[in-house]
Amino acid sequence: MGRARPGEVVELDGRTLEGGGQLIRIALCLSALTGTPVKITDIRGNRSSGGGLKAQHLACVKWLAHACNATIEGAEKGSTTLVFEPGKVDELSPAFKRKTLPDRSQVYDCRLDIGTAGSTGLALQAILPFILFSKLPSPLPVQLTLSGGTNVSGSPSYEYITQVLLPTLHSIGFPEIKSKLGKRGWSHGGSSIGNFTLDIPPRVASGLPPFTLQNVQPLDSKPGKPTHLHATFVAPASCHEHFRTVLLPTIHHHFGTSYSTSEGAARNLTVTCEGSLHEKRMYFILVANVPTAEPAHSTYTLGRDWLYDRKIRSHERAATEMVERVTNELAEEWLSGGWVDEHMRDQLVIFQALAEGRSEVWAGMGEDGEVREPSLHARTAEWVAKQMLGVRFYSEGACDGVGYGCDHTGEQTPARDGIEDTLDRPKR
Ligand SMILES: Nc1ncnc2c1ncn2[C@@H]1O[C@H](COP(=O)(O)OP(=O)(O)OP(=O)(O)O)[C@@H](O)[C@H]1O
Repeated sequence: MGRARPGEVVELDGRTLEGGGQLIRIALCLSALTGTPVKITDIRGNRSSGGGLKAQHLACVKWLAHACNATIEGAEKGSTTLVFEPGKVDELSPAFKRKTLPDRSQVYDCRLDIGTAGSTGLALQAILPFILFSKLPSPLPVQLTLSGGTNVSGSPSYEYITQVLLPTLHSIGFPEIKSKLGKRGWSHGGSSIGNFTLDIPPRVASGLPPFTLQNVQPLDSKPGKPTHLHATFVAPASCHEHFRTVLLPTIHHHFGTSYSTSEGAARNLTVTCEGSLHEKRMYFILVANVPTAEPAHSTYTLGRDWLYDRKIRSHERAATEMVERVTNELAEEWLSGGWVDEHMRDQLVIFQALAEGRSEVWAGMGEDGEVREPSLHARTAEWVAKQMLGVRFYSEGACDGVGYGCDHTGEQTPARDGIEDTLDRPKR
């Protein structure tokens, strides 16, 4: 693939690699940011359940189109071809409405409504990088409210966003983003629509400096024990006590016996239980803060969760199953030594591609002693970033980003030199 000239449309085959929604979200976000028109064909063409745009994807298309005054073709449910021609982000962009708060300060009141219980966490993948990187008409905070599903299978839940994604983004250089859950929206137990709000402070600096989520120690050195584990269980109240009973021994089995829920414990386990108000809705996430050698007193965050999707014969039995599976998966993530869990690696690809220079994300070693491979989702995101920005990813999780917005002139045009036509991942 040659270098695209300004205004030239980048064509993406929606069946490439994972061939699902991730490809669309990353492509549209990068298109809206860089002003590069994009045409996606055979949208979600690898989905056996049927391709085309679903409500969640469509909500992203429309929000981004509003945000950058884009011209769009094919933005309908079920559409398998989409053309997105971005315009400018300015005061006329209908996505950024000013609102005056009771204390008379002003914010941009941004709203994305999926209209179904489609995943808000997935919609966020398309629009959060856009908000964090774009030069908004004025440097105001953004109050972003997303409506749809907050706990949806195969996607980042509200808990994952607030407990894993946002702290990780803060650790790589973004301001702290506060969140507030309005109402839960479930894809299980009869779908229901919920919402949450993120308070995103204005960016002081433009662009993102290179970041490193990687130890300075040898790559195969053993990770330190998590200093803190946090368990959140949302399920019928009748099984909360049972959940607490099985949780601690399972944690001891996988992470060692030093964890305690007592205040001031050296290795602390905090447990939050919330009623799900529906007998078919059960969700569990376990999050670990793992200490880093360098910088000292710092931690990285790993998470694993499960929105229970099996037939529930007994809530207690399901709770036991959830505790065992999620704790085991989190322990595997921790033991790999990786600084990101599998899903976070998928989500960081776009940030690596946009950051300035080399950013490193260490995903750890597998049981076979080899560096853990990126998921198909991550590889798809990398492929899209290569097509749109010409960036390069290396097999150990490094990427030479374009420094979007870092050109110190106020211009926001990334280099498109060196676009590679290969899906191979060169070794460093
Ligand atoms: N439990 C989880 N926690 C956090 N992130 C998750 C979790 N499960 C999946 N993800 C993330 O959700 C995204 C799913 O992308 P995918 O393309 O499959 O979504 P989609 O829009 O539903 O597409 P499609 O309907 O075509 O499958 C990936 O980025 C993946 O990392």
